Amino acid sequence: LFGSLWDSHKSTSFHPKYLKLCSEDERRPKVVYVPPPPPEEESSIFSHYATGINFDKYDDILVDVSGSNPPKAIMTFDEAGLCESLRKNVTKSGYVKPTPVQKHGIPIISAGRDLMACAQTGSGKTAAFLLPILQRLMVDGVAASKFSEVQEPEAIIVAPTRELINQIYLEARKFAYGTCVRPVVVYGGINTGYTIREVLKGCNVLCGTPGRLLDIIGRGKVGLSKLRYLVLDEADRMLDMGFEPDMRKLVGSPGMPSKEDRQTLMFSATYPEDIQRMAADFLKVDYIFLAVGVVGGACSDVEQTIIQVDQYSKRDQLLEVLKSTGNERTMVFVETKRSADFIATFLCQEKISTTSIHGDREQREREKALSDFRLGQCPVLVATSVAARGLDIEQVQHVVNFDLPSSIDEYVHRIGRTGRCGNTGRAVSFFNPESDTPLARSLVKVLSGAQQEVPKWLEEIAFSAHGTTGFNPRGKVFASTDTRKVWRITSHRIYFFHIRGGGGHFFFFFSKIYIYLT
Ligand SMILES: Nc1ncnc2c1ncn2[C@@H]1O[C@H](COP(=O)(O)OP(=O)(O)OP(=O)(O)O)[C@@H](O)[C@H]1O
Repeated sequence: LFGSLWDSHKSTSFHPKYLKLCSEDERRPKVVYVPPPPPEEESSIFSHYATGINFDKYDDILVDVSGSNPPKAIMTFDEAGLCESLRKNVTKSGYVKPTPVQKHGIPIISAGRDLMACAQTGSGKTAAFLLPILQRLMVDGVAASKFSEVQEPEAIIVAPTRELINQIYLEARKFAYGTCVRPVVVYGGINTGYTIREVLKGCNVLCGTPGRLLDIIGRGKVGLSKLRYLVLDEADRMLDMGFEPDMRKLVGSPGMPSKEDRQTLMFSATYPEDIQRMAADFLKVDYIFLAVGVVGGACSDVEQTIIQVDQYSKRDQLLEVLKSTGNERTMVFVETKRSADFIATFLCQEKISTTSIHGDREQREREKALSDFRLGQCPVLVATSVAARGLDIEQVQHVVNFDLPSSIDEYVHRIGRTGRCGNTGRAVSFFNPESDTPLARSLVKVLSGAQQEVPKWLEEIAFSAHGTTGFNPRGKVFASTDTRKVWRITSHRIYFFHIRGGGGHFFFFFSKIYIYLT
């Protein structure tokens, strides 16, 4: 590990002298990495983990569907009217009954409506958009044109990280197995020529990270005239400051159907209100907002513990935690790439089999790290936020926030790497009052929202004058509902009373106001 980390630091692309002399394109060394082909055996394609003891509890979660004339939810996959091959693939994937986001999301998408959907981490959002899209493409009998120099996909799916988009692609490939629909994935860090060759083999569902997607479209290898579906997974991240310009470029690309002429679908576990409002620019006016549980709430299957620490005791605390987790798979989140290397090296020195993933590692190293972790060869993965969202890895029993993130949404996504699909998990977070006080209030809210014990000391920090002034700079913690909803005064009554007595007249009045969220 140390060797490869050192190699990546020596890379000339980061040498200041080199940076000065070269233009933007020349500066980037040519990427030659070609990922190994995904497994072809049916048993690997359909391998899955079991749903957990709390899977049936999903049915008790409150669901809020808003927007005009929402289609009725389905209760079973049979009601989804999936064609035979897709239904077979759903069964082979181990899916017996749909989760709430699937029960509501599938009919909404099948009815052709735009959708902004919010549901807790690990609750099956991926299949909620993939199944209805694949169903429509299968019914229409699309076939990718192998020999065309420009591919015209019917669906584009975007996600913020390479590993996540690859995972979504593998899910699409699994559900489309044995059918005429061909999904393809494009992402940064792999050889562009290879990517283009894969696309030109035929492409109906194009999964990509924004940069590589725009690159392939810009090179004229992908046309958009047949596009029917645009999906933004981790939509709040795709529309925040980092990716918003790319998303606007994507929807403004030549040939991109207008929002009236395509179906746009957004999925996430978190939706800050400002992002929700901006997301409406990409959606038809009558889009449906689907909220399963509290928007931005943490998964209640994750037992959350917050430990108060100071910066210098964190490493000892981490060793303590890892002693108790033994060989169980644990993700340790840190704030910077440097500390990811540092902590991973420290744990290796302590004889704990550890690997790491972050944005400065080469793609080959990132994929190897994830694979070693998935296979249990390295039961500890030290990661930056690059691994916070969407990754679905079997048997991750623990998440440790060695450094807490600055945003509560990021916290919710990180701890959601465990406790997935009805399984239980544990998350331990090191809270350093010197740096983490601004997060205290929203942390208290997330803990109580997920029925977790809130430490007294955290409550005190959260509600002390200092804690209040340093409150999450984003302002709002939860968008509890669809931002289109407004409080309306629907009726207003005033009652007058007149009492005579005590040698005088007394007049009283009180008013009754009815306020509804509509
Ligand atoms: N109906 C179902 N029955 C059984 N397993 C399911 C079902 N739906 C999804 N799963 C499985 O649950 C796991 C989590 O699903 P998925 O990754 O889609 O969650 P998510 O809601 O997108 O999570 P995140 O917010 O972290 O991205 C996956 O392994 C998936 O195959």
